[in-house]
Amino acid sequence: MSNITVCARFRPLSSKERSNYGDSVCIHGIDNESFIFKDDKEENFKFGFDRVFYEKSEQAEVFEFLALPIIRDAFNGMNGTVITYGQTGAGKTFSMESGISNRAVGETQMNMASSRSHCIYIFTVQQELTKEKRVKAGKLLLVDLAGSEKAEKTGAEGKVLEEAKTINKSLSALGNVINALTCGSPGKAFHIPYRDSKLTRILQDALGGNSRTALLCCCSPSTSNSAESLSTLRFGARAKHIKASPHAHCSEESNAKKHGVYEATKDESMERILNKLKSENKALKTRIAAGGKIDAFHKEAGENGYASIVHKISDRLSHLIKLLPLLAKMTTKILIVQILTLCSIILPKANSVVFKYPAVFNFGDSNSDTGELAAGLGFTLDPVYGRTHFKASSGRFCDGRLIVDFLMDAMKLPFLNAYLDSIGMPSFQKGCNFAAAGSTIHQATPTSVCPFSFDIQVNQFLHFKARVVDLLAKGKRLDKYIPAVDYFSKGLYTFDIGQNDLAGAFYSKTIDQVLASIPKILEEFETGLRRLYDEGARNFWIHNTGPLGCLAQNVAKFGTEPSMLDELGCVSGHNQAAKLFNLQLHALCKKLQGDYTDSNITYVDIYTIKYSLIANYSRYGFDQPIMACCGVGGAPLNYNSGISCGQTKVINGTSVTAKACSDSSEYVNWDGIHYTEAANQYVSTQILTGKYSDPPFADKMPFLLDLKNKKHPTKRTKRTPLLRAYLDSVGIPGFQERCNDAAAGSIILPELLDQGGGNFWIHNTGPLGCFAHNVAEFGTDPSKLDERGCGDFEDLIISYVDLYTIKYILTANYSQYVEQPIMTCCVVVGAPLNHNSRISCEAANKYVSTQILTRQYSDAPFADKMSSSS
Ligand SMILES: Nc1ncnc2c1ncn2[C@@H]1O[C@H](COP(=O)(O)OP(=O)(O)OP(=O)(O)O)[C@@H](O)[C@H]1O
Repeated sequence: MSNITVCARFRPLSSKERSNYGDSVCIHGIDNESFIFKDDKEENFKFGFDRVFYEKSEQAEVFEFLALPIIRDAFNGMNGTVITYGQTGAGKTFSMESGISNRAVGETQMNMASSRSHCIYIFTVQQELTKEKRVKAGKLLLVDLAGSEKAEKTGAEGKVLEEAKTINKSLSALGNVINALTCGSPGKAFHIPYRDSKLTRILQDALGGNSRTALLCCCSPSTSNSAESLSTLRFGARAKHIKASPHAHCSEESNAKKHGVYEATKDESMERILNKLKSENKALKTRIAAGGKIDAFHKEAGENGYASIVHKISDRLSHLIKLLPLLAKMTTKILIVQILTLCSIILPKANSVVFKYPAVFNFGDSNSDTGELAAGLGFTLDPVYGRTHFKASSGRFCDGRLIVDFLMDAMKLPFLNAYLDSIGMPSFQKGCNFAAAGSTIHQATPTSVCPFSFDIQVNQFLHFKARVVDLLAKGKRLDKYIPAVDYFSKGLYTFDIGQNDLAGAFYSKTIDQVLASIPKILEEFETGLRRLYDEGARNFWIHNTGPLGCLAQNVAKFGTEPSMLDELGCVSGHNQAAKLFNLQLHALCKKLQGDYTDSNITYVDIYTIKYSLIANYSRYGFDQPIMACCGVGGAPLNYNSGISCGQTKVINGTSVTAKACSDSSEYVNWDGIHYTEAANQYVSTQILTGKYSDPPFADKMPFLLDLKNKKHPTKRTKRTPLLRAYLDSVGIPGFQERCNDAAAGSIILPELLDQGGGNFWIHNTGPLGCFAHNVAEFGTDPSKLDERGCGDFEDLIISYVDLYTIKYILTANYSQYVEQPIMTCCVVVGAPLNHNSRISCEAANKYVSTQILTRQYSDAPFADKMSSSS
């Protein structure tokens, strides 16, 4: 029998404690095992622990005394647990993350998911004793418990308060277990309430059974926290009396048994717990499916508080290798066979309906554009964009990954390729991204920044779907590149749009007008969503809009008066508009869910996540909440709307470049308008807790971020003989040598020259006045028509290939070539015009082409450079 090792650690006074309560401390050290504690009534208590670490203690000391023996024993097949415990802010994460886990397994991200630390790692470590031909395996749990918190003291409210409540509940269950373990009367059958919370179920081995356990009680030394510190120390003192009886685990190798060393444990309680959880959740799922007892479901999830007390750490196998030097003295071969993090075992099984989407179709603006889709309009992203993850510009308005990238990763799907960026035959098998930077929900107008407003994105989706269905029907072997037909009904449709509708409106409207415009914006959004539903979409994942007023761009333009700013330095009016928009968006989601009972419509509160990040940036490891990382001008905003990130401009004779800061992970904001990858990652982890969505639980999304170093996929295309339209490239484009830009709108010659374009063959414009369309529209007055019945349009450009002449001759002499000069072939109205299309039919095009190739209609200096062989 061996006792739990219990140590106490007092951190230094924080500067806040010093400034608010002075230097007075509640402890007086006696030696490195005992001290006197003075409570707020000046009463003295003497405490003794296995070791006391005072403020000057080094992390290495703590590690070597507390954790190293346990880690070594784990390799010898003995289960081991190291727990840090204490009030919020007492130094648990400091000790665990920068003192213990980093030395044991490498850098971790324990604090990624919440303001408070709360993580349990489970490692299974295995040592192969080559000579004796046996294997020893032990589980190692590193537990950074969430800190207890007095709500009235910290002023927690809303979600933080809810989180605190569930944490406190779990911790009180832990206290009850420890009480039962230490106060139960021996010899009498007594109940240990392990099953009162998931936390205690997981720690069952560590506390009462087969594990070597060390507990570090972390405390603030300040008299202002003496009540909390006393409670922590009392908890430690009680735990000290728990008896544990660890024993080594060996593998089931029969050889080992023969040697008499192997003693297989019957106590596989972890597996038992997991199996139990599995069956409980199966039952829960059945209950939900049967009777829609969603409330019971949420209650259970909430009570056990798993979403809030545990967070998955990404796969850190490589870091485990760092353990090897620690164990270098051991002559046996060490194998680390498995890392399990608690969340990955428990959470999905505990809470989720099976989460599986075959594909994602995304709609939005620059927050989720993965193809730099405003590029055709003059935006180009300097390679400073994308640098942290993609090493080069990635088409994303960010230094690295966007929220949509993290979500795709979490769903184990590849990053989304952009519909409009399909050159190179990217795969759309797992979905397609229709988001375009600068886009709005409101229908785009000629002056819009981006023409691909939400309605157009939906149109593009319809076109995409039709083309996919068409290609599949033709039996083309394109499975790798396009989705299967049923992906359209089974896939997830994600939306993050609306920010530009509001932000843009503030440039020309008063706040009241902006607020008044919201219902109309959402009406258009609703129309688009309903169109998608009609096309078979059933799973909708809708992000609300973030706190616009906190973007440096808006603070710079609209926050010039202090009265316009809120307590965080954000423009109040903008945030007010975002909140009202979100309120109405939420109502819309509810309404649609009511209408479409066969659908899942999830609303995600991005605003709250982002605002809380800006409010508590330092708690999440950021230094700058609003100032842009990439910009010019320096503090407080480092933003100048005239010089965007990556650009160089000459100002007053001096060349100025908007450069990126050296460490973008310290900044929430990347370029004044968009978030950094670090901030997007934080927001994504919060989304994936499921706490910010309605329906609130993450039964439609996975919890876990699986952050791989994925490269943006690009594949080379096969050569095809025909010109492909840029905008019609889904499926089998062939762009290596030619690309037909005609349909996308004209590209201006100087721009092409800038891009290194070589040979130009420019058609002038045909006689527009001969189009049935124009005659029908403008030629109602016979006096405006010429002798051939065409409108009199002058000022046509005489250019290298005189299509005008060719086409006019054709119209004049039509009977030699075709039957009808003006009336169209495709029947809509009947003679004399019969159509309103502007497109010539193939026979006429053929005639025009033969004429072009005679070169008679080209400018002499150029005609001889052209080949007619094509
Ligand atoms: N021994 C120490 N030496 C110096 N600074 C410390 C020490 N312990 C804690 N701190 C500092 O005190 C602050 C709070 O510590 P920490 O975040 O580890 O608390 P916590 O107990 O994990 O809180 P929570 O439960 O809220 O996550 C941090 O800024 C940390 O760097």
